[in-house]
Amino acid sequence: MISDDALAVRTLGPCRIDSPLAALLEPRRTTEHYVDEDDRVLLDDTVAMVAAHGTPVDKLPGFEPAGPRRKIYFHPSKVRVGIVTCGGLCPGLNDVIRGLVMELTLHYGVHRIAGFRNGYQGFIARYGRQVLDLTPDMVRGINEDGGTILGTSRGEQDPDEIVDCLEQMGINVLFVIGGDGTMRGALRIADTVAERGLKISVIGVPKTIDNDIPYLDHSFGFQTAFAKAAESIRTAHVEARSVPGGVGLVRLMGRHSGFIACYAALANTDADYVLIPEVPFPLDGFLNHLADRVKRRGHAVVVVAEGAGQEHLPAAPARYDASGNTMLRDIGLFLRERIGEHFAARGDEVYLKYVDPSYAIRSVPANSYDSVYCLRLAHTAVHAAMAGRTAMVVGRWHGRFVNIPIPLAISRRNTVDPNGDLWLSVLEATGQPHEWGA
Ligand SMILES: Nc1ncnc2c1ncn2[C@@H]1O[C@H](COP(=O)(O)OP(=O)(O)O)[C@@H](O)[C@H]1O
Ligand SMILES: O=P(O)(O)OC[C@H]1O[C@](O)(COP(=O)(O)O)[C@@H](O)[C@@H]1O
Ligand SMILES: [Mg+2]
Repeated sequence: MISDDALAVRTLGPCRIDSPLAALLEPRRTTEHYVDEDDRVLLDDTVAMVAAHGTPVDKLPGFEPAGPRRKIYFHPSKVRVGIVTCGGLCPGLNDVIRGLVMELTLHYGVHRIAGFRNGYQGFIARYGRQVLDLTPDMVRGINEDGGTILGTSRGEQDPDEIVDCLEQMGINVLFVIGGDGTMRGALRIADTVAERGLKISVIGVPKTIDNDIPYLDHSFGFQTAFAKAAESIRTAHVEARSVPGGVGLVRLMGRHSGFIACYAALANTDADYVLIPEVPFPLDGFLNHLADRVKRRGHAVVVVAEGAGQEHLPAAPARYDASGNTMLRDIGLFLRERIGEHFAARGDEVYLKYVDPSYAIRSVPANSYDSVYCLRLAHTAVHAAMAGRTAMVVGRWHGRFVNIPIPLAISRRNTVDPNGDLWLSVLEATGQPHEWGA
């Protein structure tokens, strides 16, 4: 059960300034397509889940709706904004930067926007990263390119040094675009700001191709990434079905969550097996099933997420990247080896085609759907910041834009539920067993 406290968004203080967007809001009070600022977006959306609370409707847990407020906290002409992108790349980073700059400038009249380079390193003097002045001219057309014009990095930086930099530059609002690690860092920045009694709003726009941040319908860039990954599955399928004993093996990103593998596999239903971290599989059971299938049908396609089946790899000391993320061993190469050996031991013919699109799925520009989503998240983030919200991320939950406290957004990881409907769809589309034989 999530408490009201956990859902409450922190604010810097009362909103006393008329918003330049106030006139747009009046007709929206009464339509079902807009959630008024005094309303809440319910956390739960089934009758059974709501009934389980056993509380009156107005006591049900809900998120603060996102969107412009009639009164805002910051005076636009006095505000100085910072923007930073951190962690691994993701389609749509440039769309978000562009959306933030355009909304701040054109709708709120904020003209001082600093782009910090290479993630949290951008705040630390010894790295010597130049700060960019972001203007509408600067961000024109950047959404047509993948990556981020600000650059990114992994590796922890001292929140005190970051806040020193924000203070020295007179930054009042910091937009942080990144994944779970980035949001942990953003929370430490917001906490340091509060300890020093400063009034700096820290607003996150959650980024992850892995779709592993909870309380979001899905993260931006995810759709572009899995669409790109689906092309690799199509490639593997065409190759595999063209030769006798063809096995297409596709390894996809997805460190702890198998969403990319599941959605890419469902996009064209060419996959016969989807292996994800959330659903363990016995190696021999899988290999036998695969060999039987290839014998029976002539070919097969296997999609494996990078975090799947790690327990089958030979034991080795754990390795971590600069941000402390576990560096996984390559399940794709391992399976390629083992499939070859297994078929050979059975005396079965096999032509294995290995496809690893790797970074190609995340370095591409956002597709149109993600571009729209990024733009709307950026608008939402600007509204929250101008209203003095802090230590929160923006997201879309059950189709509604909401403000989510960072502690909640990093409280757990979003994973594919082996008992949920997504995995059921994968089982239906692939025909792979839901329980493997020995
Ligand atoms: N627990 C943490 N506290 C503070 N900063 C963190 C923490 N975890 C990660 N970070 C910082 O956030 C940035 C991005 O984190 P990383 O895990 O690499 O990517 P992502 O944000 O995509 O998950 C890095 O600079 C990293 O050091
Ligand atoms: O090689 P890198 O840049 O460390 O990134 C690899 C990782 O980045 C991801 O694409 C996304 O991870 P983050 O969201 O933490 O950046 C993972 O699927 C993958 O394991
Ligand atoms: Mg991460």
